[in-house]
Amino acid sequence: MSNLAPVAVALDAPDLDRALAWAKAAGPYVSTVKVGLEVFLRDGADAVSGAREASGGRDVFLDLKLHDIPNTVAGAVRSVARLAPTYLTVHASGGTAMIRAAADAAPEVNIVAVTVLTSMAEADLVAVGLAGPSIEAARRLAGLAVAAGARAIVCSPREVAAVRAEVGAGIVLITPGVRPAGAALGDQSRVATPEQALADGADLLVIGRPITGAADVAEAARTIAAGLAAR
Ligand SMILES: O=c1ccn([C@@H]2O[C@H](COP(=O)(O)O)[C@@H](O)[C@H]2O)c(=O)[nH]1
Repeated sequence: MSNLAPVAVALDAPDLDRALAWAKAAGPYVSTVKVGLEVFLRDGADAVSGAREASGGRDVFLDLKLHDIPNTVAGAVRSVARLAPTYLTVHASGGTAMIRAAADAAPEVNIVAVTVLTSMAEADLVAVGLAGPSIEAARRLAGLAVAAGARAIVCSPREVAAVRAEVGAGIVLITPGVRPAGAALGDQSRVATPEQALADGADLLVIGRPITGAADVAEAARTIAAGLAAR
């Protein structure tokens, strides 16, 4: 059995060398490395292959949050499927046909539907006209996404128990917005600690700046992993 923590370290770095150094430092402790928009839009396929190699062969989570008409999203999924990510994100609010198109375009890739961004507070949902509260919106979008073929869901750790009740077992629940006690929130709003997120049913925790912003990235990853193992 793997002793790697169920953590995807978010490699949101200003250059590829930094992203790969973080992947190398955190790789011994985490199951997954996450390549997001900042790195992928600049470094493309090199970022995916480099993060995989530097981390010691960890799963790659390609967080592109695709959101377009179904035909365009299907094409985008086919374009990146050759990079063999374990997870690839789309926005659940793109709707049933878009998620279905993504899932059909590359059945070997786990399509992950992002429900309500963890940076959004309740007032932000009202402002964009998304019927809330966030916990209800996340439940609704998760149910729709799974029915359309998503195999995993991104939601706030505060909503993960409700989302689990909606989608049942067998769907991977991934929670960004994870902050060790006392860590800076930055732009995140709906957060919980790593331990609480797992206790509430998360399968994979996305953690970026609390690890990559540390003076010693390896030590930060090791400390979080040890805290989770000790639960
Ligand atoms: O709702 C979402 C969806 C994705 N993210 C991504 O997760 C990481 C979080 O990084 P931190 O530094 O730990 O805040 C980042 O790459 C986001 O793009 C999210 O935060 N919320």
